[in-house]
Amino acid sequence: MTDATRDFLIAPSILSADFARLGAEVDDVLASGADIVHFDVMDNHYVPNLTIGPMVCEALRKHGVTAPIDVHLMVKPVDRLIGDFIDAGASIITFHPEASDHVDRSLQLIRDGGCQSGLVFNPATPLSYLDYVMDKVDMVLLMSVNPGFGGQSFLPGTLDKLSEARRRIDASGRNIRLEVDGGVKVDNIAEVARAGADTFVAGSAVFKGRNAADPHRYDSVIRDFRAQLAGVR
Ligand SMILES: O=C(CO)[C@H](O)[C@H](O)COP(=O)(O)O
Ligand SMILES: [Co+2]
Repeated sequence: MTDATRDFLIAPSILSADFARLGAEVDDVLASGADIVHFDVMDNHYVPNLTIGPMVCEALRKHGVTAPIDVHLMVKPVDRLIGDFIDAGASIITFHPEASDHVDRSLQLIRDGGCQSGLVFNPATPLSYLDYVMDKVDMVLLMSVNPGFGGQSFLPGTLDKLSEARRRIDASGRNIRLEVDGGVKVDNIAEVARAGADTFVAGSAVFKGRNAADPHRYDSVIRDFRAQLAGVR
């Protein structure tokens, strides 16, 4: 495995940000050391919650956000929204394979639009969905909670599944990111990294971790994440 594939990325989920001042929140979290912006899209159909769509992604780009935007689609069907998010400035688009009638086609749509593509696995979704599309994914995202809400507890069974996903990625010889989403905290991120993850979504842990001295900064929690990860390299 090359060093580049194991560079650790911190991806705050804006699900836990203050939506009334979203542009400023994204600026603040990036200025505090975050690498990418995790953008949770929920449709009250595939998951029992309703969040934000392509207009908000476009608004963040117009606001001046240049960091990668990692769009996590929790919607069914997926294909029409893929086009909308490509136009809105998404960088990475991931979707749940159960929500697409034609997984290969959905992945191709994302790639054709110039974005990086990925599949998301719920806790009970088998990794076998990867079997015939490994060459069409840039990211594998393992949910460590059932999707739909922030602030849930990390499901420990995810650790073995991460190791299995890491084996599959390494065997493919491709540069595919392994992202984990749900309940990632300072006290478990090292263990999650040791299991094979290289990209860490954290919503409540980041946005509830404002610096005590400056409520517009998140440096302290992001530094704590990196300190934990430094011990894993
Ligand atoms: O996709 C998600 C929920 O479906 C969110 O990205 C995730 O829950 C992040 O929030 P937290 O870190 O608070 O668990
Ligand atoms: Co997410």
